Amino acid sequence: MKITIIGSGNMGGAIAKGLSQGSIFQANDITCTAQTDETLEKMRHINEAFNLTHDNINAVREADIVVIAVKPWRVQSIIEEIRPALQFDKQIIVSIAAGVTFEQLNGFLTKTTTSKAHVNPVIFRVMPNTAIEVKSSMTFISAYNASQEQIDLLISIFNELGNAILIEERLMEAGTALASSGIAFALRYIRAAIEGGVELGFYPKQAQEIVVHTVKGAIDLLLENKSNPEAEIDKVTTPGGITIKGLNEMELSGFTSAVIRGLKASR
Ligand SMILES: NC(=O)C1=CN([C@@H]2O[C@H](COP(=O)(O)OP(=O)(O)OC[C@H]3O[C@@H](n4cnc5c(N)ncnc54)[C@H](OP(=O)(O)O)[C@@H]3O)[C@@H](O)[C@H]2O)C=CC1
Ligand SMILES: O=C(O)[C@@H]1CCC=N1
Repeated sequence: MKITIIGSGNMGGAIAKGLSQGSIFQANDITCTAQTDETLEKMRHINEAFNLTHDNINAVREADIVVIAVKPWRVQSIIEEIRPALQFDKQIIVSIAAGVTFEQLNGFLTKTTTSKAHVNPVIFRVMPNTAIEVKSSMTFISAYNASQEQIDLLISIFNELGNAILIEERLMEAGTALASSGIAFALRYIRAAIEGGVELGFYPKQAQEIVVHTVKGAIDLLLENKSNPEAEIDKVTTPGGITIKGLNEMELSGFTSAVIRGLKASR
């Protein structure tokens, strides 16, 4: 099976790298495109066996799966460029562009007078986060006009790059806020805690190690115990102790409400 990734930036590049280390594709099954030589050179350094080109049209001809990984405002022009070479009866089209809907994608893909106008394209929207670079992405998948076999294939591809779940398109914006932007929100908590650690007397490097391992411990507890965060918090908060004082002070400064407001603003 062959896959072409149009746009080898942060996300497209990381997807290609992760897939080349997985079990479904060999590196020479993966074609990556970019605008600049510099980006293709970056991909060559990751794996010499990748097929690398600036030619988007030729890149999609032999592909079973075409992943569009350019910025959202470039999706329409890329689709218009590659459309004459696409074969809707054989190929799966995947877009990772945030906020570009199936209605828009289908419109861009089918705005044509050629004979393939009567074949509906199989489209997936896939929403990863930057942890895809280390194969630890929380990834959402929505399907349009796809068979169960194609859905299972997409889930298995993105499960090799972390944890993938199928959602209805109506939840895509919420998922993007919670996980794709959400990784930045989690990192901002980590940065805040490191700054606090320095104020408490640790060197920045030490503070970072401490906070990263503390957050990892919290995640391991939730994953292994399958528990609610509040149940784990209850184990920490000694009555009249120091933890509840810290938590209440954070809430007084609007911690929970700041997180919820940030998530809602990100949609
Ligand atoms: N960053 C994130 O956290 C997330 C991003 N997304 C989505 O992923 C998509 C890509 O984002 P991201 O990877 O961050 O962006 P980048 O800017 O890092 O990557 C975009 C890539 O597209 C390439 N490109 C631009 N024009 C063309 C063209 N005409 N032909 C071929 N390649 C082209 C660029 O090439 P060059 O480098 O040579 O200029 C670049 O490598 C966006 O739509 C975004 O919404 C989704 C989830 C999370
Ligand atoms: O900020 C953005 O628009 C993109 C989509 C989700 C993460 N980054």
